[in-house]
Amino acid sequence: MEYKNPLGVDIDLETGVIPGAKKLVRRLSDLKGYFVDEKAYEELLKENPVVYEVYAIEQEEKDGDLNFATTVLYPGKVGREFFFTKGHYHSKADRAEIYYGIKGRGGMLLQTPEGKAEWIEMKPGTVVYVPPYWAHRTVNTGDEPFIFLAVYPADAGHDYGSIAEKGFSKLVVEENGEVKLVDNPKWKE
Ligand SMILES: O=P(O)(O)OC[C@H]1O[C@H](O)[C@H](O)[C@@H](O)[C@@H]1O
Ligand SMILES: [Fe+2]
Repeated sequence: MEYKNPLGVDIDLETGVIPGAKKLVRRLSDLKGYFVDEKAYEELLKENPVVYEVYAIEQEEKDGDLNFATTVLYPGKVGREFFFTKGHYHSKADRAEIYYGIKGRGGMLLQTPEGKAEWIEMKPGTVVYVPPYWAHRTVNTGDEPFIFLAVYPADAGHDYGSIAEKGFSKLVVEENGEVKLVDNPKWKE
């Protein structure tokens, strides 16, 4: 039997950086079609800001093993919509996931394939359990980077397809200085 070596790493709780992790950067241009206000999107695209960064320690895609990653989701809005991660189902749809809030304010938007949505607020210390089959997207509703850790099965995979196409059934927007969930006009079952 070949055993893997255990690993301990210290997350920088101020920046979210995991030393030795693979870094992924998503700019606004990587999120084409994701925000409802296309005019506001095109306008902000001139600056093409970084929307989020992911620092991931990933294993081979085998069942039983675990990946983990931090995400640094920057503050900002496209029109009334707060910056968010793309959001995905798992390719192996029955795989669950755990998120843990480290810094900043935000929340997670989850939904079933039928479009039943749930919103869970997140702050430092919040643990969110993502059950099997639920799509999940994180949203920064604050004015500083929203940083969190996620732990997920190594064989879960990312299925972006249907979210990329029609999004979530709800949008997370700012209305009169408050965070509101409203119906997504682009959502069709
Ligand atoms: O993949 P996205 O929906 O863009 O979310 C960004 C990332 O968020 C977390 O870090 C998850 O653990 C990653 O699996 C995911 O890739
Ligand atoms: Fe996931």
